[in-house]
Amino acid sequence: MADESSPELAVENVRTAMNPAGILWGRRAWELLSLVRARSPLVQCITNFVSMDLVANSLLAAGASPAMVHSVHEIDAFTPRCDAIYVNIGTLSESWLPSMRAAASAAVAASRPWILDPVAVSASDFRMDACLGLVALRPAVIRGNPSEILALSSACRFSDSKGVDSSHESTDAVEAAMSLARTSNAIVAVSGAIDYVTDGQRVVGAQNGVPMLQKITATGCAVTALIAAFVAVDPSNPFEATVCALSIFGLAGEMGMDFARGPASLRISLIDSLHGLDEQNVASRVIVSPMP
Ligand SMILES: Nc1ncnc2c1ncn2[C@@H]1O[C@H](COP(=O)(O)OP(=O)(O)OP(=O)(O)O)[C@@H](O)[C@H]1O
Ligand SMILES: Cc1ncsc1CCO
Ligand SMILES: [Mg+2]
Repeated sequence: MADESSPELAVENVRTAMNPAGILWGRRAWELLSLVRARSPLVQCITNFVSMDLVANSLLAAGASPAMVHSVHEIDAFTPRCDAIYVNIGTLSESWLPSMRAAASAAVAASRPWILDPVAVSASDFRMDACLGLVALRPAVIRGNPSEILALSSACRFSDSKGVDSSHESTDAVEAAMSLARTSNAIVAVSGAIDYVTDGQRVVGAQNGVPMLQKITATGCAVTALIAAFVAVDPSNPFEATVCALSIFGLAGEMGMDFARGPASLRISLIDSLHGLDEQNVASRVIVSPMP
């Protein structure tokens, strides 16, 4: 969605991308992506079956090191060695929930950030209860689509979500995200045409992205994994890391779109673009706007 065709526009983008604290988001995003590439943070992923391939390949393309380690018997030995832990309840089952809880607890005990994706949280009481239990284990970041954040925020058991896809716009969920951030003490991100990120006080909107990302299953799961990689390299600034990861993923989507004929080819060119992002594109094309 960003236009970098003229130098004047690029300068304007940098200007609008500056938040009240004076952060140049394009520069910050490049800094964090460079850190991910240099340090290759190890990210344990307990994620759904649908998303495993895209999550692992997105992390690798960004420079991180994914590990799909699920067994409850491996948590004690493995989780404390990871730089961040990603928990996604997309294909939740009774046998996986103990692993998720154990990994979240082990992460907190080892002072490692863990990140939650509450996929289809309102689909059943089982999912909602599991998710509320996980939120109580203090994730650093929660990223969901608008329907998921609305449902989780109000802990409403009968939302009108259609399942794993959202039936709301991200703007509808900003208040709910702020409320969830305050009650959970997590950074909360709502994806959509604009990805909103809040710590309960501040809200910014990450504008990069293309609508066709919604037509590829598990792009939401993949961007949450990318958030985990970014928080891993800057754990004391999860708000900034979340904004930058969403921006980088959206920008990779925009650049991938130049080579895509539909969702299937975008899935490929998205990963290629994530791998090939350079400083010039990141610094000039990332657009983040503060919410008044
Ligand atoms: N209308 C849109 N325009 C541009 N980008 C969008 C739009 N809607 C979603 N996106 C982007 O698509 C990606 C996935 O977001 P989405 O809200 O579809 O997640 P999700 O529903 O959790 O996906 P999934 O469950 O399939 O993983 C994010 O990077 C988001 O920024
Ligand atoms: C389609 C689907 N069903 C459970 S998880 C998942 C991937 C997108 O969240
Ligand atoms: Mg999702």
